[in-house]
Amino acid sequence: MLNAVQVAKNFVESALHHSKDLVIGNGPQGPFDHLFRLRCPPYNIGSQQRFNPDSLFLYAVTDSRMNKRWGHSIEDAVKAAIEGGATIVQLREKDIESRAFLEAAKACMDICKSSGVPLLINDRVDIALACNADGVHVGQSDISAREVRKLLGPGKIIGVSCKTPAQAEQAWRDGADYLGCGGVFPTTTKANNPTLGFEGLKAVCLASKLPVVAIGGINATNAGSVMELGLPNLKGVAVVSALFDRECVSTETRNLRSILTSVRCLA
Ligand SMILES: Cc1ncc(COP(=O)(O)OP(=O)(O)O)c(N)n1
Ligand SMILES: Cc1nc(C(=O)O)sc1CCOP(=O)(O)O
Repeated sequence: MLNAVQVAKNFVESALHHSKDLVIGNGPQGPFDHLFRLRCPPYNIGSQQRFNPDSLFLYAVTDSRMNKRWGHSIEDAVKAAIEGGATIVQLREKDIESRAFLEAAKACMDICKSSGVPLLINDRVDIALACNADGVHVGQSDISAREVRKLLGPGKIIGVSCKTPAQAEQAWRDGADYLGCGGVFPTTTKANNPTLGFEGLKAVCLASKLPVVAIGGINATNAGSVMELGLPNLKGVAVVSALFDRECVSTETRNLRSILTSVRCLA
């Protein structure tokens, strides 16, 4: 019951937020801006057009070390993930020089654009701007979503890593489009990453006014159990090693996609 009230409250608050620019009449306050605090910069204007939360269904996040291990270029890995059914891609390249990163990002943009799959860049707003990526994903110790929004403008997608309801609330206020929440399971891909488990994921999903993608240790064995939780706002899973630390990225992605699709069909 409490969960239902929380979700309903989030829904109403979101509706107010999204309708903040609908002004009827000439008064100082639009009819929807009841608290005089909604009309901050129009960060979320047009979000419906630029970002479809369903694209979070199977979120492929690259890793340069894994690609190197298997002799895959970033472009080939991204192409294979899209062939297998990834619905959004993030370039998370921690060990690459900026010039090489930008070249790879431009090539990946061409691949993603021609497939209609959004491409986001992890952390590097400069690379995102230079290759005209669809957006950026930032963590809690990176520059804030509010600052990223100022740099990217209203037309781009911004994701924020959140581990608590308070962080989820702040990301929404800062104009983010979605949350990445984890680690749902232990992971070796990101060092010293706290594991939240299903309870931590549930707390963030219930509190969030934004769509959420689960991350951390998700693979073909456990992805179904994450989506079967049926949590409000949970739109999909983000995966690194179970897609990219493998010989055949397209096969792994196809397999995971079919698992997720079968859970969705049962829901
Ligand atoms: C979808 C998604 N969720 C969470 C993260 C983690 O981002 P961050 O906290 O910035 O950590 P690093 O990726 O920089 O190690 C993510 N990248 N994507
Ligand atoms: C990049 C990242 N962020 C996390 C978070 O909890 O915010 S977990 C993680 C690594 C996910 O890799 P894998 O799918 O190989 O476990």
